[in-house]
Amino acid sequence: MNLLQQIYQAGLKHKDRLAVSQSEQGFTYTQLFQAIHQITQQIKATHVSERPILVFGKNDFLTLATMLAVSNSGRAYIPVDAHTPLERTGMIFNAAKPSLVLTTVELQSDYRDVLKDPITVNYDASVAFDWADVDLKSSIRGNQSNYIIYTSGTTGTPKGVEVSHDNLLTFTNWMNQDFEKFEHNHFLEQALYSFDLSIFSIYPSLTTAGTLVSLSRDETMNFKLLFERLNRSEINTWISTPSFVDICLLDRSFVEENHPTLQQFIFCGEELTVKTAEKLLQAFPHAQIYNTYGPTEATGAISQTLVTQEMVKHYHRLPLGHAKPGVEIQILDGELIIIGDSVAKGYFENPEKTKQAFFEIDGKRAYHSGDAGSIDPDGLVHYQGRIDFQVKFNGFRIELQDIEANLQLIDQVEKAIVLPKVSDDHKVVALVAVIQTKVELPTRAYERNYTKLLKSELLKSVMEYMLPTKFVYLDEFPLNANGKIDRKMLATQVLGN
Ligand SMILES: Nc1ncnc2c1ncn2[C@@H]1O[C@H](COP(=O)(O)OP(=O)(O)OP(=O)(O)O)[C@@H](O)[C@H]1O
Repeated sequence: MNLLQQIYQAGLKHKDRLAVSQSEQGFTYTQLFQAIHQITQQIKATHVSERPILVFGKNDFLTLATMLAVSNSGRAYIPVDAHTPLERTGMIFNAAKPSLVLTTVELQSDYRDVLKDPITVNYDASVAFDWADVDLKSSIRGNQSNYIIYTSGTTGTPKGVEVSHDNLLTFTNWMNQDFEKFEHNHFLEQALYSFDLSIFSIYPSLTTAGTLVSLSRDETMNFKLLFERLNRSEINTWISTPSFVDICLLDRSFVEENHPTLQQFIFCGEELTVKTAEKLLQAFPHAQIYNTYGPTEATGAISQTLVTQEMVKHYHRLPLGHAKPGVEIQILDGELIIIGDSVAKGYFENPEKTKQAFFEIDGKRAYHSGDAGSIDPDGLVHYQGRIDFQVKFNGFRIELQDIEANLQLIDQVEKAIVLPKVSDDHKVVALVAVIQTKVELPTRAYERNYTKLLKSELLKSVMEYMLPTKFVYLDEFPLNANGKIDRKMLATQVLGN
């Protein structure tokens, strides 16, 4: 059975269960397939080519149904969030050259122009529907491309990671097998559909007739709305970036007593620090907390570990876990290489970039993760930061994330990011530590004292040449649309880059 057939079978058994629960409204599995059926017909009526279809919308029921209808029509979908800036939307459109653009939101004329007159999706819940009407014969399967996700990309044209149906199937099967199971699992859906963290919720939930508890952008951006929503929602499995749970942990009500159903946390997308894990274990002592690791190019995540009290006491940096079945991780020149059935097809219609990052080992697909790491003899994988976050400073090779990890171990530090200040001739001339503290620092004198303290604490764990040359204090770190700390924005804020 392919994924859509699995979702159909699961839904058929629980027709009246909510597939999606939004802030104001819920949608059952019957409504989901009613919508998929109607939108599939709408796509078929356009008689467009087999090229991918761009889906422009928000995280909601209709956008989800549209992505699944695209799968049902035998094409790959390209999810683009409706809040994407115009210029980037245009870049994605031009790079992807989709056969069709489907939108679930009202569009301003400049977006309509850039997206070349997209078609607005229609869904009418009052039209008669029978489950037997749904035709899944043309739905995506095997090595066909399921979706293309454009990564944020630091420079130049965005790259579209092309993920096959079977990449996604093996990921979904692993999620359904290797983590906690609940009779009727309610998954938090916080990540934008345009970010591959969203597949952690969508496919495991729908293939097991679970409910997606979908947060709107307003809810994720507004603390008050977020807590109102969390307090009135039943969630069993929490999926987010660590930065997002950090925000929730700021509220004292985010504890087990108030959220007794919340029994599993799964993190991916950025480093889960010991500090965050400790706080979460304290707030939810009976919950299972998983650290998972993987880039978009290897479909969601490819390793996991249960984070225990012993682990947070034992490690400075939490391990990434063991590779999932079907995947092997090797170290080549200090870099984590991901090999096996999770490795994506490549960058969509970009053979040059594909060749730089993807290759073969013993006939299996392999991917250069760009992450530095090591592997224990028993296969436990450890993370040592992004290779591109290594700098040369005063002749020494320095891992910025290594300094960050050590700063974060200091009691007084809430969060730390270390940025290199680069001169016009591309030399690193200073290391700037940006710190969020646990206490307020009302004057410069307080800051100076704090800096002294942090330096002496840091020197207990790092070499002198790794000591940041400047310390800057901020109340809050900016997050990007994917809910990760936004280093680029932080650099602009702090260094004026
Ligand atoms: N559990 C984890 N611990 C540490 N780092 C992680 C973990 N999970 C993911 N990462 C980091 O996130 C990267 C993958 O993120 P993603 O695929 O979203 O792309 P990105 O490089 O962050 O963003 P983009 O390519 O969109 O600019 C990994 O290569 C790794 O550096």
